[in-house]
Amino acid sequence: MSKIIGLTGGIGSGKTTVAKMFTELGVPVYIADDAGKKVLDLPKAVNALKQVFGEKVFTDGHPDRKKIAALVFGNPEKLSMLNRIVHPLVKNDFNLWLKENRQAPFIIKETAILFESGSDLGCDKIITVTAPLEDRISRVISRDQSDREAILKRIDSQWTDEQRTAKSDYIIENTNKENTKQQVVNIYQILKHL
Ligand SMILES: CC(C)(COP(=O)(O)OP(=O)(O)OC[C@H]1O[C@@H](n2cnc3c(N)ncnc32)[C@H](O)[C@@H]1O)[C@@H](O)C(=O)NCCC(=O)NCCS
Ligand SMILES: Nc1ncnc2c1ncn2[C@@H]1O[C@H](COP(=O)(O)OP(=O)(O)OP(=O)(O)O)[C@@H](O)[C@H]1O
Repeated sequence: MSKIIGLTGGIGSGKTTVAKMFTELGVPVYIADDAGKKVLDLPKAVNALKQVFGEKVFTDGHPDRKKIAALVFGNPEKLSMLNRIVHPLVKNDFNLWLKENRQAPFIIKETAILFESGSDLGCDKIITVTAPLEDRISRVISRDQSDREAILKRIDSQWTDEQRTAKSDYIIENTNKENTKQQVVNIYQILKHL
């Protein structure tokens, strides 16, 4: 079985950027955000979303991520209701993906909420990506055209960098991309010999 390396970091820290660097090195990478989007359209998710939140989170019969985000971020109770619908489906999707990649010596599982969701327990090693808070906010604003308030609400629903780094095996400081790439290569060399 492949070793599972968790890759985490708060919103906008650069997890996906780091994940792509691992992909370039030939490592299979699972992006939980992508899986979260995929499973949202499964009948199981659609039915549960209708039951829990009602038609107001749908547009043209499909779950509307903007509407869901506006409802759950800033409301811990609603966020946990959403998590209870989506996380088991993502877990299932990940297990199937893992089987398909079992020949790899190690794989990367990228998720912002590795610790919050308890997925850290299934990992052999954990990498946290950090970046200064203001850099994270401005990077997400330019990537998603979202506003500061909405980003801060997501940040408030996640662990802090201090909490994440205290429980991680490796820390990547994502300031400039060239330097980040070097840190990725260094960690890759260590992971190859686990
Ligand atoms: C609320 C939803 C519809 C918003 O969709 P949207 O396209 O705007 O965001 P996207 O999924 O691309 O996530 C962007 C970032 O938001 C943050 N975020 C997303 N979900 C969560 C969550 N449950 N808790 C805390 N932060 C979260 C992360 O930093 C993530 O990288 C979507 O994030 C969702 O369904 N979330 C619940 C499932 C989940 O936890 N997915 C993430 C990993 S499984
Ligand atoms: N070192 C860097 N310098 C400048 N821009 C960067 C750097 N790293 C990442 N970015 C940019 O910042 C934005 C956020 O990065 P990325 O999408 O990798 O973060 P993330 O942690 O995966 O975010 P999310 O939690 O929202 O999924 C992207 O547009 C990315 O291109």
